[in-house]
Amino acid sequence: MPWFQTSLHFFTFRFRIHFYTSCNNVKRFFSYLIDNIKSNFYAKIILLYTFGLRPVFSRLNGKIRSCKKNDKFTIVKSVHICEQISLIEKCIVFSFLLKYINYNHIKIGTEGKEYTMYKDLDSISIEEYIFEGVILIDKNGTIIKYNSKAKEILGLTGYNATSHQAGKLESEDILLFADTSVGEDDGGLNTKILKAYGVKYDKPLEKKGLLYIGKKDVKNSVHYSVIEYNDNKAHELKCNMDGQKLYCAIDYYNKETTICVDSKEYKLNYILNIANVVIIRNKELAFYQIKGYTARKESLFDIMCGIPFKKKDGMFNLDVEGKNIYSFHAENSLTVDLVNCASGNCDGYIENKLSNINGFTVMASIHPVNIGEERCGALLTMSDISMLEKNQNELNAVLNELENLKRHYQTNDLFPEIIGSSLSMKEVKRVAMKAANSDANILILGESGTGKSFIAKKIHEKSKRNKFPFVEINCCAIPKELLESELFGYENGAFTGARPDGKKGIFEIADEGTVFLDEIGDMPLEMQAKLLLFIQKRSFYRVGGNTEIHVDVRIITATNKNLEDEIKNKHFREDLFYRLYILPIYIEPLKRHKEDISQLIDYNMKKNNASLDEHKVLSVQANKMLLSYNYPGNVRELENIIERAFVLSEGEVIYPEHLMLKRAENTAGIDIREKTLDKLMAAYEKKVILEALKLNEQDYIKTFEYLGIGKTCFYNKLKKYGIK
Ligand SMILES: Nc1ncnc2c1ncn2[C@@H]1O[C@H](COP(=O)(O)OP(=O)(O)OP(=O)(O)O)[C@@H](O)[C@H]1O
Repeated sequence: MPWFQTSLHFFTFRFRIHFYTSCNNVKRFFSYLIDNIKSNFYAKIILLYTFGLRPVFSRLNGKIRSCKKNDKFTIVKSVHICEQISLIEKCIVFSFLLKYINYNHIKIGTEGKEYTMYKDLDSISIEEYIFEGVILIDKNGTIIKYNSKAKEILGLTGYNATSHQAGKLESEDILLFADTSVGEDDGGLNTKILKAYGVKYDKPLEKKGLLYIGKKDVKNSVHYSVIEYNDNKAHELKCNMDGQKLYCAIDYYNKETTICVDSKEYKLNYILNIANVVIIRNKELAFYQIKGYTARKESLFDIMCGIPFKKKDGMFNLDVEGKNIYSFHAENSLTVDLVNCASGNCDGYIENKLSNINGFTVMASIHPVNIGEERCGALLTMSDISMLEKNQNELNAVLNELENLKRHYQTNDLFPEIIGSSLSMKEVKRVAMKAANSDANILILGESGTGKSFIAKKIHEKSKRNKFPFVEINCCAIPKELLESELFGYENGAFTGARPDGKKGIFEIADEGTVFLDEIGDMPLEMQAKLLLFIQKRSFYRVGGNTEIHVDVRIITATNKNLEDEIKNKHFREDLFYRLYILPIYIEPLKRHKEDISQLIDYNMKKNNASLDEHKVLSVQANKMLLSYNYPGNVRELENIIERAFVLSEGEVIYPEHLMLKRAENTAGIDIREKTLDKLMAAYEKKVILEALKLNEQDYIKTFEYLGIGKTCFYNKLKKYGIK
């Protein structure tokens, strides 16, 4: 390195070592040197001189003297290295000292010139003993020195146990990735390229997390999962492909991504964002993304665009010296400051600035380097603050948790009419309140009788649309042929039996209010297409009409079906799903939040007493039975049981027999040798339905009401058990 050997030793510059990150190591290093140099006066002078006598050893009053064996060294917070000594001189002094320690020999030229002849200057240089990252550039931005610590901090060096050959992504390859934030540290991945890989997601993907397993040209066997926001939780995606067990996961809390192919694990930790990528070809590893690839310019985006990737050996260490700083680091405020400082465009001394470089947060300082009066380069020093970040994240997670708890406590007051204070109901109330304050489409999910229609109504009542109508329609209860006219209305004489003066549909009736589409999972596919069109345009034509009608309604939908399964089975349009799924609310079955049963019992007792002007109470036994019952029909069933008990009980006390739970809990007649709980439960359920039908003289409406379950749920069960 001619620049180094010939000119740098004439430089004068200020150089600081920040002991707050590395003082223990430096202290150890100091005492090691002092102990080992024993009586060599000259070496000690050099040592003291190197580390700047004045600030560290002010008691010496600037006089150079031999160190006593038991000299104590006080490490101050920051130390000025003697201003008149160049970096090259420091390197050489250290090479000598280290040589002396290693070989018990020291040789130092009195003129300070001899150092040029020592060949291992590069292998032993001071910057390698500084526990900070150091990058030195010349005035053109060319990298002169880039120490190992800087490479380590910024991911330009590391050990990659899983090596791979050079290559390029082929159509039969399985691509797996865990991207913590789409568009960041992945080469600018975008919706367009992801679409080519089968990710059909019609909302912006930028900044969302994405787990993906698939092949470019086999789009229907793609598996992916979009993570809407960094929720500090762990997310995973699993599947089998080509006989291999594949697994991708992002753990936002621990800042870790994992990809597993059968039992082989590829893990990547990150600080800000990362995209962990693995490519499998013929069951063998073709590519594995190691850390720091922004700098290596080998991004997930490039790979997905078909740009070849390079071979990776076990140990990698990028050769950066002699290349421009911008070949490895993007232009950002820190790198621009460094380059400006090096070229003399600004004075440039910056100390301890929290900065970002290649997605890694560091504490950085910039020092100008001058030859005489002339600027000839700049030095960047940085400390790895990832531990600090980790602690900060942990602290944030705790604060988040506290915030959640606070929210949970507050939400009780937000919707007092929605009964339940379990964590799951509080979450429902919290999201419902958000929903009430926004105009986004809402999808309410939950089993029959959990309160989906009820919550929809409450959201409307709390929303700014509450002065306008709330119109509810059950997509399953209306015959297929009539659904369109129910939703959009019809014109005068549109079909036989139509009213001569035409009729408004619910979207028109609910203008400025809310439309609640219950059992949306049962909407016929052709109606789904029309609904999607309406959502996109917010306008429609009545059946038989040719005037476009514009309305302003908020749409709330609900279903007890698993819409993702319905999409897979092509019963539900995926594009419509994403339009409706803006703000999902999931209501748990009552058996999963049993702690709310007691409140619901009280609420229903009061409600019935008030409406019937009674003063009934539950007997201890009846209360006990209600508390331990499983409620397959959820809140609706609980409501029905109490209402029925009010009718059946003659006195003021409701006893167990008034609850009529016995029948439902009687398992007699089920053959226990049928093993598995699922089979036993199914047999039991079938028996209960048959008995209920008998009791209600085969009247379906009476039967599902009696059982306290919804109509759809009831018909599905009839179908499941082949009951005609
Ligand atoms: N948290 C609650 N607090 C008070 N009442 C509730 C609550 N949840 C449900 N209910 C009551 O339970 C009954 C059933 O609720 P709802 O009809 O909303 O259920 P659903 O989930 O829409 O059922 P389906 O899917 O069969 O249409 C309603 O009478 C409702 O008032």
